[in-house]
Amino acid sequence: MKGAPGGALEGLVVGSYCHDVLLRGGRVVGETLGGAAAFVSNVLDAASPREAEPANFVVVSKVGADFAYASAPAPARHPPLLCAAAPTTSFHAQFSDAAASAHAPDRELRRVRACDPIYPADLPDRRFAYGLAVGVAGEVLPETLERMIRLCRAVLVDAQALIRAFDGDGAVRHVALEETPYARLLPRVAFLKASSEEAPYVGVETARRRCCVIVTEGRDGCRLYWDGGESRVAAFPAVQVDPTGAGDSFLAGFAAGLLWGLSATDAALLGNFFGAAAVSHVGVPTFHPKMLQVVRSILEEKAMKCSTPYINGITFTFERSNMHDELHTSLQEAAMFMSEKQDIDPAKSNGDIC
Ligand SMILES: Nc1ncnc2c1ncn2[C@@H]1O[C@H](COP(=O)(O)OP(=O)(O)O)[C@@H](O)[C@H]1O
Ligand SMILES: O=P([O-])([O-])O[C@@H]1[C@@H](O)[C@H](O)[C@@H](O)[C@H](O)[C@@H]1O
Repeated sequence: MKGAPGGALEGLVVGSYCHDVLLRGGRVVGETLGGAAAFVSNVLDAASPREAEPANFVVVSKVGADFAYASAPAPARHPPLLCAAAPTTSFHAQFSDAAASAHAPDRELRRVRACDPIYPADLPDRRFAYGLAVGVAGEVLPETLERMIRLCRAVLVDAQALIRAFDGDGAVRHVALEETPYARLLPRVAFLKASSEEAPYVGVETARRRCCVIVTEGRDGCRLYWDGGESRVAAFPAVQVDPTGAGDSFLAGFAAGLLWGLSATDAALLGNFFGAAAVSHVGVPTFHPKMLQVVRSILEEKAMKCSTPYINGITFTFERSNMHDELHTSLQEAAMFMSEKQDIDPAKSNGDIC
C-alpha cells in the first residue's frame, strides 16, 4: 500500500478485546488479554510500513466496565468503546495433551461472557484503505461486515468471525458458512482466512470462486486458494508455549505484507512469521526490538522490488514472486529473536501452556 494516492493508508479493525482464561486439567494456568483486536493491533503496530505509521488504523472494539487491560499497549493505543451495562467478552480455553500433535484441536473454547455486538453505526463514517473483520464472539454482525465492505477498499475476514456458534454453556461450535447471512457478502471480500479446523465449514472449493481463501495449518504453515490457482507457504520454526492468537497474528502479518506491496503468497510468509511469533509467547507478545528491526530492514529492501504497490480492492497478485524463497530465508534470521522476550506472569502461569 506504499504510495497510495492521498496517503490513504488508514485501516479499520473490527472485533473485540476480551479476557482469556487459560486452563489445564481444570486449573487456571494463565489469565491474559485476548481477542483478535489485541493480537491484530499488536502485529499491525509492529509490522506496518513507515507510510502507515504511526499506527494508522482504527480499532472498533467493545468492552465492559470490568475490562482489566485498558493500560496494556494495544488497548491503550487503540481504545475500545465502553459498554456501560455489558461485561467484557471472556473465553475459557481448556488445553489438553493433544495440543502437542500437529492437527488436533489444541484447545476447547468456551465463551463465558459476551459484550454487546458491534453495530454498523459504531463504525467511523469515512473511507479506509483496508478493513479487518476479526470477531471472536459473534460481535461482527452481517450488517456490520456489509458496512465495512462499503467503507474499505479491501476487506480481509477471519472465518471465526462468521461461523462461530455458542452452545448453552458457551462451548464454541461451527456452522456452515453457506448457511449464514455472511455467505452472500463473500464476492465483495478480498481474503478469507480459516484455520484447518474451520476450513470444512467454510467450503474452500465454493468460497475460492468468490474470494481468495487462506487456510492456516499450524506448524505446517498455510495454503492459499484463489480462482484459478493455489500455493503453499512454509512455516517458521517455533517453540510453541501458547497457541492463542496464532491465527489473529497470522492475518495481521499477512495484511502488513500486502501493505508492504508483497503478493498474497509472499505476504503469507509474513503471516506465518507472526503466527510463529505468537505461539512462542503466552498471551499478546511483546516483540524483541531487534527482531522488528531486522524484519523492517528486510521488507524495506524487498519492497523496493515490488511491482504491485498497494491493496486497491480490485487487483491483487496472488502467485509467489521470484524473491519468495529469499524472503523466507531472510525472515528466518529474524525468527531467531522470536522467543527472546516472554510476557509470563509467574504467579499465574507455568510459562508453557501446551
Ligand atoms: N507450532 C507452530 N510453529 C510455527 N508456526 C506456527 C505454529 N502454530 C501456528 N503457527 C503459525 O500460525 C498460523 C496460524 O496458526 P493456526 O494454528 O493454523 O491458527 P489458529 O490459531 O487460528 O488455530 C499458522 O499458519 C502458522 O503460520
Ligand atoms: O488463537 P486465535 O484463533 O488466533 O484467536 C483467539 C480466539 O479464537 C479466542 O476466542 C480468543 O479468546 C483469543 O484471545 C484469540 O483471539
